[in-house]
Amino acid sequence: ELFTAIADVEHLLETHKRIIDDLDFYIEKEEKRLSTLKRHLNLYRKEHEKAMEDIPNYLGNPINAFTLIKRLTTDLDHIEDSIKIGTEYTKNITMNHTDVKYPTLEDLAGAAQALTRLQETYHLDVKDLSEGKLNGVIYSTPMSAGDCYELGRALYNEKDYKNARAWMHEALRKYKEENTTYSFKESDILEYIGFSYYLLGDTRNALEWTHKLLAVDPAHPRAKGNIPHYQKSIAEEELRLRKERRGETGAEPEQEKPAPSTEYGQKERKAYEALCRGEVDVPLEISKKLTCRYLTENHPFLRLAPIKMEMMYLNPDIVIFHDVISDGEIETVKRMARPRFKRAVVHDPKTGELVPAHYRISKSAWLRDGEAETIARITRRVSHMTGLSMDSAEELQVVNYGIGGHYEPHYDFARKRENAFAKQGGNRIATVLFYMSDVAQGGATVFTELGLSVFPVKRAAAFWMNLHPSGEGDFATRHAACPVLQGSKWVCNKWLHQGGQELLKPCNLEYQKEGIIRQIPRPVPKTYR
Ligand SMILES: O=C(O)CCC(=O)C(=O)O
Ligand SMILES: [Fe+2]
Repeated sequence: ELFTAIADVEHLLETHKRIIDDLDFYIEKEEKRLSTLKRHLNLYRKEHEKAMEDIPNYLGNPINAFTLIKRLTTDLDHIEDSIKIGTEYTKNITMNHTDVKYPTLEDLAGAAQALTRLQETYHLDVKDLSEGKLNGVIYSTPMSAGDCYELGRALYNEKDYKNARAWMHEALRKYKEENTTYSFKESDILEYIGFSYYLLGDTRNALEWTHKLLAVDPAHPRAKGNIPHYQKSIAEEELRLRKERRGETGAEPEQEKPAPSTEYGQKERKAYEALCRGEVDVPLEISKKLTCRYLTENHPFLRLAPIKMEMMYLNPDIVIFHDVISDGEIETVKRMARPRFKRAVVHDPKTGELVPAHYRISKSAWLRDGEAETIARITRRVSHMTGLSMDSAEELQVVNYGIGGHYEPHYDFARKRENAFAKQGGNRIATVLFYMSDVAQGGATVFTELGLSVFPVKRAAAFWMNLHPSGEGDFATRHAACPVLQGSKWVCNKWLHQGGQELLKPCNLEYQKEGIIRQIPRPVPKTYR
């Protein structure tokens, strides 16, 4: 009955004003929401156009691959949330289509780890990378504060606090430069930085960054609680140091160091990375003896179609055969392998379950000779090239390396006697590795004991013997596949076993290997004709 007195109606103006304020507030929020959605839409559109211009080149770039996964995981969640709080009309729109594939948070973590692997192996600068530059050259779309933040978060969740911190610093720098609304705040970045310092054992910096966090968000609940804790542990540390200086304590340093990996392991890592960067030259006394020539001998067929052979190393001999797989064959092999691809897995010694192998990031499939004439033809060619029997050879293994894909140093032969002879045909006597793609940057096959990098050349194949004539494994053949920095790396390989080689390559008691192509004395100093 408000209308009965003007005085009461006056109260309605208050209500009226409230509605104006509410609506104004609501519209402002909606506009902000829509402008964020529009910004996402524009970015998705722009990146999609860029990708469609040259798909392999776009996806062959790990930063583009990472941000694509990010747009389809965490960004999409934010978009969906934003739509959910919209009107009834928009509520019916879903981003969850069942007929397309979505990456998972595991993919995001994998892409993040791949980026740091590349960063560490190739000595890439975080700031350069985030600016989309590689060695000073434009490489990809610059990363946004949100990209860097999500990358940092993914690394933090994987307990890689050092790299998480580096990317959060980048996120902070960009956050301050950009004028964008994100689902996270400056204080979130500061908290990640502070806590990463703490987890890395640098309490002083943890404290300093927590103070910065409090300056931005004085009511931050965790920051307030952490400060006295940090102060206490700094004071304790100081006391301990002072006592130590006065010689009062013979106590062990309290902080446990990470288990030191073996000296060999560290040295090998260094060699591996330098080789991946292409910084190591083969010693002059070997390189001066290396030749290129035509191989015509191993099989009568080669008289008609000689194979171009390039020696890469002597004793152990490592050779490259050029143009030994055609573009058509490559396409057939890829087409057959694709639907069967499986990720490389290992048995987790703790749980016994099959888990993805961290040392080998790739997908592979096996193709049998009987499946297609192309596969049988490739096997025959391997026999012509090597002069070896295919009787006990394994099926053709096809491998594709994904974002930052790699295979850490290993031997192709089995070291345990029971494993070497478990398989029919004995140990893996030789490896033939076909390169089915060029790789724009990275992705070399490197021999860590020899100091040799072989950069993939499409249609070529690398060949080496894994065993000494005595049948013992040759430890000099240790090798690895470097992370792919740009592009997609496709290889296929044939592993030849001892069985069937008895007359072609008789074993003897010698440890020293003879020339790889047994029938031919080497080296024949003849270059390409
Ligand atoms: O992909 C490469 O370059 C090497 C692969 C390799 O060593 C293997 O599959 O055993
Ligand atoms: Fe290998």
